[in-house]
Amino acid sequence: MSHGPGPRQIPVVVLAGFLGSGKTTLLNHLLHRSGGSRIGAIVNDFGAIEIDAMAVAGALGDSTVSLGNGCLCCAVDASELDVYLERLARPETGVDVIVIEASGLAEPQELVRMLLASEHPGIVYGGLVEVVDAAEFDATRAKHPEIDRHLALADLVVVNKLDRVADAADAADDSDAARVLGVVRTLADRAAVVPATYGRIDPEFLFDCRPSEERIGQLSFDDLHRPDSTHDGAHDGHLHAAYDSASFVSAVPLDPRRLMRFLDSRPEGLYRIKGYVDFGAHDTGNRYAVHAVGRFLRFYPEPWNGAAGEGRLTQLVLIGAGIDAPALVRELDACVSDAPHTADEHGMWGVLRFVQEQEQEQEQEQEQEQEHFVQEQDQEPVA
Ligand SMILES: Nc1nc2c(ncn2[C@@H]2O[C@H](COP(=O)(O)OP(=O)(O)OP(=O)(O)O)[C@@H](O)[C@H]2O)c(=O)[nH]1
Repeated sequence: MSHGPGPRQIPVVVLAGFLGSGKTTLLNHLLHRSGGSRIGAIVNDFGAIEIDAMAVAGALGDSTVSLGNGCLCCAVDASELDVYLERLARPETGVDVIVIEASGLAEPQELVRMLLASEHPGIVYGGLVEVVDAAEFDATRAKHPEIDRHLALADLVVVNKLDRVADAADAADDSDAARVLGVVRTLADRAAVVPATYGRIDPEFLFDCRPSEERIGQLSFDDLHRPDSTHDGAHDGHLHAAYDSASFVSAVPLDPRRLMRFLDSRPEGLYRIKGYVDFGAHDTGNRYAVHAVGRFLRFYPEPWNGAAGEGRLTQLVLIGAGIDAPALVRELDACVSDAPHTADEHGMWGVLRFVQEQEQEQEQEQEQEQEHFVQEQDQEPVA
C-alpha cells in the first residue's frame, strides 16, 4: 500500500474502545476477512496475562506482537513501540496495514500522539477506530464522560453489539439501537459510524480509514511536544487511573460449581473478566474461554488441541474499579477442584447455561450473516 512517490509507508491504525466493547472480536473478524491484504497487529493488554494476544495469535503467527501489563498510553518511552513497528513494517513481512489494539482503558489520544511523533519513515498514522458496546453505552458514558472526547477524535466508530441492545430493550424493534447510533453520530463529529454485531464490518472500512487533517490538528503541535504528565506517573485524568487488575493462574483444574458461585456473586466494580478455564475431568477435550463484561457472561468451549500454548492452565484476568485484587485471587484459589480427576454428572450445568445461549447466538448470527451477505453492498458508513 503505497502513498504516492517516496518510500512505501504502512498505515498504522489505532483500534480503541472501552473494556469489553469488542476490539479483539473485530480484529479477529478483520484477520479472517481481509482477503489478500496482510494485517500486522500489536496487542496491548492491561492485565499481566496477555489474553487478547492469545486470542489473535493463532490467526496471525509472527505478525502479532504483544505489549502486555499496562496501558501503552502511559509507556515511559515510546521507543519500544517503535521497535515493534519497525519489525512489522519490514518489507519481508508483507504487511499492508498495522493495527494497534489498545487496552480497554487506554487513552487513544496518547497513542495517536505517539504515532504522530514517531520518526519511523516506513509508517504513517492511519486513523483511530473506536469500538462502542451499544448495550453498555449509556452506563459507560455516565461513569466515564471522557468517552465523548474519544469519540470526537475517531475517524471510524463501530457501534458494536447491536444484538444486545435489542435484547436489553426486550423488543423486536430496534428503536434503542437507533437511539444509540444517533447519540454516537452526534458525538463522533464527521467520522464514519458503522453499526455492527460481533465486529463484522467490511474490512475496506479499515483500509479506507484515513485520519482527517482537522482531527490531527486537534492534537496540536504543542500537545505533541508538551512534557507529558504521564511520564512522571501523574496520569490521574486517564481512564485507567481508577482501575486495578488481578491475574490468576492455576495448573489444577477449577471446580465448575465453585467458579459459578464466584461469578454469580462477583462485585459490581469487577467489570471485566477474561481468560481460559480448565474444568479437568468435567470436560477433558475443551478449555473454556470466559468473558464477563459488566453483568454479561459467556463461556466458549474450545478444543485443547486447537489452543496455542503449552500446558493445560486456567488463566484469568480480572479488571475493575474499587476491587480488592488479593481477595479476588483468594476466592479463585478456593475454586480449585479438590478432585480434579473425577466429574459429577451435573457439575457443568451452571457453566453450560452460558454456553447454550451462545449457541443460539451463533444460529442467529448465521441467519443474520446470510441476510447481511445479501445487504452487504448496501452497507454505507454514515458521515
Ligand atoms: N452479544 C454480543 N457479544 C459480543 C459482540 N461482540 C463481541 N462480543 C463478546 O463480548 C466479549 C468481549 O469481546 P472482546 O472482543 O474480547 O472485547 P475487547 O474490547 O477486546 O475487550 P478488552 O480488550 O478486555 O477491552 C466476548 O465475549 C465477545 O464474544 C456482539 O456484537 N454481540
